[in-house]
Amino acid sequence: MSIQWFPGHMNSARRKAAESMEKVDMVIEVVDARLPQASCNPMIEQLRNARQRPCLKILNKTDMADPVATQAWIDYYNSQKGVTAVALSCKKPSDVARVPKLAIQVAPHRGTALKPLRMMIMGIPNVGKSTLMNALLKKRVAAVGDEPAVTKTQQRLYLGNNMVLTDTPGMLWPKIEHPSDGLMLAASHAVGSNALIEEEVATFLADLLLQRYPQLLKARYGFNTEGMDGVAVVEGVAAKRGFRLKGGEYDFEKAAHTFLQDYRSGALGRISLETPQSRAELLATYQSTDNPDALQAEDDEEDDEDYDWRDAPDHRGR
Ligand SMILES: Nc1nc2c(ncn2[C@@H]2O[C@H](COP(=O)(O)OP(=O)(O)OP(=O)(O)O)[C@@H](O)[C@H]2O)c(=O)[nH]1
Repeated sequence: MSIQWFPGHMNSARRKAAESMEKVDMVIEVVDARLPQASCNPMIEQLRNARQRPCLKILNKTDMADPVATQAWIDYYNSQKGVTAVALSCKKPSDVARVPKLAIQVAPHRGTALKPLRMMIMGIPNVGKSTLMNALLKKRVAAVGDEPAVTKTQQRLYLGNNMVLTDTPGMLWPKIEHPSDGLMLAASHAVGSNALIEEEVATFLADLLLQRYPQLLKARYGFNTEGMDGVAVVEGVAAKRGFRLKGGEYDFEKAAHTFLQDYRSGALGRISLETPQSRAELLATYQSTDNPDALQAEDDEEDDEDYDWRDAPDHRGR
């Protein structure tokens, strides 16, 4: 199953962002520290590069990410031209207080009364743009919520110290190139989901955690993960929580939802879904034409019926 996820209002968001890019000096790109590259919108980089705008890349929600992986990502991004990367938790005022100084370092020729520093906050839905904006302005100007695409319009706000900020709605891009990116984004709640998808996403997440963080699964649910696969982990959650259907079999749907909630809330611990190394390995898999797995993934993508996120009944009833 491939993921179609480009709602109509994203087209107008892209157009507005392209227009605004002309009038700003730099971009503050917010990504999710747990999946920095999967949560990077390639369209933002294209728009930024077309206008040669430097970028302060904020790896947000660092409080929920694996610190070792986060440091590797910071080093990775800081080696890129025009990019300054920092890991923050936008929920922590002392972290956000660092942002204006960092922004001036990125565009040192601006920030005077005559030439105010014009910044644009960009990022995919639910990465914490509004949280950052509210914290920078020390008041609530943008709606915050753990739901993708809460912000629908652009806002321009004066930050003081000759700084102006434009907030943009979360922007997705038309096609996710790698299926695993779609699953990581769904796991972290950058896109909405329904029960059917949640089961697939939870199984994917469980497989990934088995490989990278089996000790955290054991600590949370108390079972030995040896010999388990992703399905067995979700079933294990159902068994532990007593989630059973009328006939007595495991309620996989409910367990999948609980498992994802545990990950999203941080209850499972500090987890990064990717590292620069795992990303390089993923790209190598897709680039290698002799790799039967990569070819199989492409075939699956072509054969499978598209699943349209816009039709997804939200499990939270919204
Ligand atoms: N743990 C943690 N949660 C955060 C952090 N920053 C934001 N959040 C949470 O992430 C969720 C999304 O935050 P928003 O600020 O609404 O995200 P957004 O990018 O503006 O979302 P859209 O409006 O959909 O584009 C909310 O539940 C926030 O409380 C952080 O640093 N750490």
